[in-house]
Amino acid sequence: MAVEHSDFDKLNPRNPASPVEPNSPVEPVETPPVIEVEDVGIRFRRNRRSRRSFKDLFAGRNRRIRPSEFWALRNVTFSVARGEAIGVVGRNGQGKSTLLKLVTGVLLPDEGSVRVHAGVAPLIEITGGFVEDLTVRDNVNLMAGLHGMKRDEIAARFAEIIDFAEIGDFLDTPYKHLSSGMKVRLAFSVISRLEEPILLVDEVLAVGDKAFREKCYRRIEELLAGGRTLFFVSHNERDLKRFCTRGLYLDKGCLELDAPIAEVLDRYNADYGLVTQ
Ligand SMILES: Nc1ncnc2c1ncn2[C@@H]1O[C@H](COP(=O)(O)OP(=O)(O)OP(=O)(O)O)[C@@H](O)[C@H]1O
Repeated sequence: MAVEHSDFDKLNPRNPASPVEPNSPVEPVETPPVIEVEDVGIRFRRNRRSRRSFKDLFAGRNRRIRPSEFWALRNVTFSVARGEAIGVVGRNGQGKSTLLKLVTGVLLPDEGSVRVHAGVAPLIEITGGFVEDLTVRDNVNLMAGLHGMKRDEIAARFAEIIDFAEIGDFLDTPYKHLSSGMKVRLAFSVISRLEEPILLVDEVLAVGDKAFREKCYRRIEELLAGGRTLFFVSHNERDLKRFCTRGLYLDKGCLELDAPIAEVLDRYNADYGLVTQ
């Protein structure tokens, strides 16, 4: 069957409805990466009182590390395609949260580069981005506005955000007076309503109660079905397997393994046996 050239542009070789012969070889579709992390390194000071000098700032990658500093991540390279769901695993203090903060742009690497080609909705710290003295109402408006939602869009979604968080009685309460579980409800509710294509979820959901956590997880599944890209940090094997297809295993600041999630969990279990069932 002859196909007009213009029609070829619309054909998706993965779509069974496309007029491709059943046994014809199908070229895999290469989608451009949405996140590119290249040879990234970031170092921190163990002792906050030791100061960084101007010389340190401009010394670049050949500078020797000071005795008070350590590499929280080093030589980390990977890229992520749109729509991938990635679980980040590793023991405490191995650089998982730091990696998420690099992707959000909250932290900048000392070496290498992090390129993110789409907006990020981060759920990485309970209080991240919320202002302690502002009310729940004002915080919702502020957070949604900061992520580019227009005033009428916020107004249209406001009730939905508050209903999901189940904190309708606390609209005029200062954020600092919410319980930690309520803060997580509010944060997840706002962040998961943003249109940003990349969603980052650190372990904060563990603070919520079981019923709310399940509600959040169903929402994450909806977002994944809609094509969002997910980074999910967890110590829970069942949750990692539920959402993620690919895993990144961080150990001692290095990317030890980048593989399908089942393989990553097997390796982590074999090394430490610490992931909960
Ligand atoms: N701003 C900072 N200043 C100094 N050290 C830091 C800073 N942020 C993180 N670190 C250190 O970097 C290392 C990695 O921390 P990170 O929070 O990324 O670990 P993690 O793998 O997320 O751990 P956990 O599972 O406990 O949440 C730790 O040793 C931590 O103390």
